[in-house]
Amino acid sequence: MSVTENSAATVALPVVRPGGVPGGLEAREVSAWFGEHKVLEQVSLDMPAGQVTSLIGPSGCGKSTFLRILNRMHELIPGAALAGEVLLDGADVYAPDRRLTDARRRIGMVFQKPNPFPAMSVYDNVTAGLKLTGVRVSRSERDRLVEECLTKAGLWNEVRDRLRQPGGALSGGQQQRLCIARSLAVRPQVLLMDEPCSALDPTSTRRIEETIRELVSEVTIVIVTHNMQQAARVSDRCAFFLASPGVPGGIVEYGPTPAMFGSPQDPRTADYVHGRFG
Ligand SMILES: Nc1ncnc2c1ncn2[C@@H]1O[C@H](COP(=O)(O)OP(=O)(O)OP(=O)(O)O)[C@@H](O)[C@H]1O
Repeated sequence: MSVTENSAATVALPVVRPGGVPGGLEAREVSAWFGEHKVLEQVSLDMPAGQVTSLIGPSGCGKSTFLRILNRMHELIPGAALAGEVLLDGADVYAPDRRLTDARRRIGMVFQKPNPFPAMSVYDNVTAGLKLTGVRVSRSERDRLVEECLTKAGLWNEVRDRLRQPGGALSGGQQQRLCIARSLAVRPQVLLMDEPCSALDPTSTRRIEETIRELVSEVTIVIVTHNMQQAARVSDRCAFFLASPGVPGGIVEYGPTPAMFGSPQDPRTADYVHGRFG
């Protein structure tokens, strides 16, 4: 599939964060299979540090598969295979000497359906990832970390008096922000979000979108969304994926969000972002 780089935006976006803070992710010629079925063909994409990159496109074109490849979740699926490279600040995420848990700690994931541990307290939900990744912190540091992560996830004021209540007792939107706080506690450089608002009402969706914009100064974000208004609101850059019968998914066009919506170069991008298909 030929790929168009849309560079029509008038505003130049920074490629690295001010101060050179890390977190730049790059996919190089990534292909993916489920058994014999090839679902992605040589996808290359830069996801710059300190920006939100949206992956958009119709159902089944491989967006979630691509996202799972970025933090090595794809390899857990029986029969799944992949080719190509994923680089985090230039270092191969799939290098043989790199531990899987290290890749996951640096590149966190928030799923479509909020998945806190329902019987575990709000407090313990936030720190759950620390135990899983073997990070040890003192009790007082833990208290500070819980407050910091809940604040960053935009939830602290709502739960500061309910830290010992079960995570499952929160609303859907609060549960999703709790999951974001849990991801932040292991201090990832990148946060992947797979349709994080699709199970939420419009108010909770807005709140998560605000959280995304607040977080991006310190965590690179890659988000899959079907909601074009959401892609336009939250992302700095967009990549439009497409597959067709017998043809694996690939990127048709990518570029700064204003250009992708305002002056798409490929007619298929224009049709999709203007809601004419998908
Ligand atoms: N676990 C799996 N086993 C086999 N095939 C799969 C699996 N997961 C996804 N696929 C196939 O891979 C292709 C890409 O699916 P994927 O979920 O990545 O697309 P998507 O663009 O994220 O779709 P959606 O927007 O509906 O979530 C589809 O043809 C799908 O049927």
